[in-house]
Amino acid sequence: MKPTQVVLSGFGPVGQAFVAAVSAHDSFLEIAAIRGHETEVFLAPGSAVPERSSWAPLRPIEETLALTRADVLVQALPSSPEAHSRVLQEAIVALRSGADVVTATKSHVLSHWRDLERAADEGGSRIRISGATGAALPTADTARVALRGMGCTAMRACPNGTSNFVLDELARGVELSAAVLDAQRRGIAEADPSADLSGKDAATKVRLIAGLLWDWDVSRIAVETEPIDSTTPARALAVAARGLRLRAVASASLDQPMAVRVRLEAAAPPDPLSSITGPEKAMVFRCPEAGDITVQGGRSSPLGAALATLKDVSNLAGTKATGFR
Ligand SMILES: NC(=O)C1=CN([C@@H]2O[C@H](COP(=O)(O)OP(=O)(O)OC[C@H]3O[C@@H](n4cnc5c(N)ncnc54)[C@H](OP(=O)(O)O)[C@@H]3O)[C@@H](O)[C@H]2O)C=CC1
Ligand SMILES: N[C@@H](CC=O)C(=O)O
Repeated sequence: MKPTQVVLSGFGPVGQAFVAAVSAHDSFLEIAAIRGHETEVFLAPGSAVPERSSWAPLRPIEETLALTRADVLVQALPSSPEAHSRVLQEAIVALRSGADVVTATKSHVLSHWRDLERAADEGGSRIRISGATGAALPTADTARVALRGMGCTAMRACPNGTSNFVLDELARGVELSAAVLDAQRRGIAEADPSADLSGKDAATKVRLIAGLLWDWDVSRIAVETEPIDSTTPARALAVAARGLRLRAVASASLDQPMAVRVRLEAAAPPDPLSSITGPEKAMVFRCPEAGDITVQGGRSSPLGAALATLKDVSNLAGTKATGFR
């Protein structure tokens, strides 16, 4: 069988970790081209990534996909407004042309959920978003595959590693700015941590999971968030003094369709959200008939996102897809 040809768009920490993970774990994939902000490079099978100075100017995505005969476009571009139109356009073109899209970038999936779905229908292609929905925490696969037919009616989650880490640090008496800097230093928080702290990133992940689970139009979901701000340190200490943990809990329920809320809550055992520590994450799916199902753990980091992305690409490629695999 011919190796799966991958075009990687975005060569920051996640893109670079993806390239390293492919060479360490999966000889069945070939990264045929890498696209940066304004330049790109084509790679011969098995060759190392050349110096940036030797990369050529970026071609239109149609040409890069055609020249490489790409099976999959992997997106690891910024989730920022500046990159948004490129991220969206590249995904739509790839999907319409029949290439699958695996994305760690969140912005276009949030803004154009149904348009991406239509483009995939037109091209007979697929979209996978594990890297965008909690990195190494396998929430997307759980929602898309494992919970099918389980009658899940609601979810509660702490899917943002930064807020979990920062709230634990505040509960130990660390200052807010120091806790955020530490989260950035560890690669958990984004360079601009505002979405991590405002609750927006947690809401984003729950919106995407609600789209997979209940077919909600992700782009139209209403969001209400409570931020971690200067009033939070005193609250984290007071909650800790009662033996509880302050958590930024994102939730959605079929009882309140098309709405996602993020609230700071004091979590107590046996709530699984009370036992996660540091940058760990968790999502609890309420399944009245099957019993609640919790996924927990998984690192928020460029490597975690890269491994989740590689997992999606490998599953699409159907490597070793015989017998029980
Ligand atoms: N870091 C993490 O733990 C996680 C990150 N993510 C998501 O993964 C994605 C990639 O993140 P990360 O690896 O940190 O990389 P960045 O978001 O920093 O993106 C870097 C890449 O994007 C290119 N780039 C920068 N600005 C623009 C622009 N305005 N338009 C087009 N391209 C641009 C850069 O080009 P050049 O190479 O030429 O400089 C580089 O290749 C993000 O969307 C992030 O939200 C998801 C889960 C976890
Ligand atoms: N900053 C995010 C990482 C990517 O989604 C987090 O803290 O979980």
